Amino acid sequence: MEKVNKVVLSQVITPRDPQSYKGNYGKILIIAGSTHFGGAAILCSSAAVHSGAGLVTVATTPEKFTAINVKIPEAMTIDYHSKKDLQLAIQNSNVIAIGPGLGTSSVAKGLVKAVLTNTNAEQTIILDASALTIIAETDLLLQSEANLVLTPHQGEWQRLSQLPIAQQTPENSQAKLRELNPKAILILKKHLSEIYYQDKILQIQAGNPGMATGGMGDTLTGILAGFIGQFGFSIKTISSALLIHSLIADDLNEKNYVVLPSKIIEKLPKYMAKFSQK
Ligand SMILES: NC(=O)C1=CN([C@@H]2O[C@H](COP(=O)(O)OP(=O)(O)OC[C@H]3O[C@@H](n4cnc5c(N)ncnc54)[C@H](O)[C@@H]3O)[C@@H](O)[C@H]2O)[C@@H](O)CC1
Ligand SMILES: Nc1ncnc2c1ncn2[C@@H]1O[C@H](COP(=O)(O)OP(=O)(O)O)[C@@H](O)[C@H]1O
Ligand SMILES: [Mg+2]
Repeated sequence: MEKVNKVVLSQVITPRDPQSYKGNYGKILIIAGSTHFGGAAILCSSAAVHSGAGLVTVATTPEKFTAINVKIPEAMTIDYHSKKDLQLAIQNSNVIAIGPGLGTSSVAKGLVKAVLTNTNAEQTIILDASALTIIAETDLLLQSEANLVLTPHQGEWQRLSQLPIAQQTPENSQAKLRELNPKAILILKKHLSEIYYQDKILQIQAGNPGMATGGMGDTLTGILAGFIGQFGFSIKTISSALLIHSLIADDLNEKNYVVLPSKIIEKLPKYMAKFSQK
């Protein structure tokens, strides 16, 4: 298992071209939130905006529009019940993150299917939370022309892989990923999270139990979307997103018993500036 260390951050987070504009830094679609889980959509989209995404659109239920507009005025909103709006938003995005707080309603199932089937090889889909549960519990196949990134915690990975947590060894998880979709990237979230891709396994050398707070994974998904949108789809980009999430958390944990996802989000722009200068 290779260890991911800080060197990767300055390789990925490079200074911006003076001539660049928002169109160079990714069009991100976040399909998230439902009546009881508005916070997940807010944390995910706020993390994408703070990690430098050029344009962020949140597809959600209209009852959450006001909350999202107030908390993250940089983000746009569309109604995920509108097939036409959703189709257009999927076509116009480089990165689509789906699942945080989405729930497992029939509407949510239709959204996961629409994303998997209406994307192409130039796009990346990040499947998190409810999207993973939906795939585990329905006959939807984990297949798409787009790049796929899966971000389960161990409970979600158990549902998807049928591997009980005690049997989630690197060898078993790797074998299950090959069965599910050998081209997908698996981020197995835990203490010292692991990244599985092709025949390699990487391990993040940061993170702490202060991170065991609701919304921490929703935040990671937003950072992943923002990073892939602006730095491109690569294993280094993905490793950097995971590492910066946990490094900021470790810094906060020195003086804070509990690490709040919103505090990590706040610190992203400063941390990115720090690593882009090294
Ligand atoms: N503020 C919000 O709106 C929040 C919304 N959330 C959403 O709530 C929905 C349900 O997600 P949850 O993950 O809470 O619930 P899930 O039911 O999907 O997963 C929790 C289950 O997995 C088991 N488990 C095993 N290992 C685990 C691990 N390492 N971490 C977490 N659970 C583990 C637990 O014992 C439990 O049975 C998702 O859509 C999620 O995005 C959560 O992210 C919490 C915050
Ligand atoms: N004990 C721990 N050590 C390190 N990281 C942790 C620990 N507990 C949680 N995390 C991290 O917090 C995040 C939790 O993700 P997840 O369970 O999906 O949160 P949520 O769905 O509530 O947003 C993951 O990135 C995980 O690695
Ligand atoms: Mg989660």
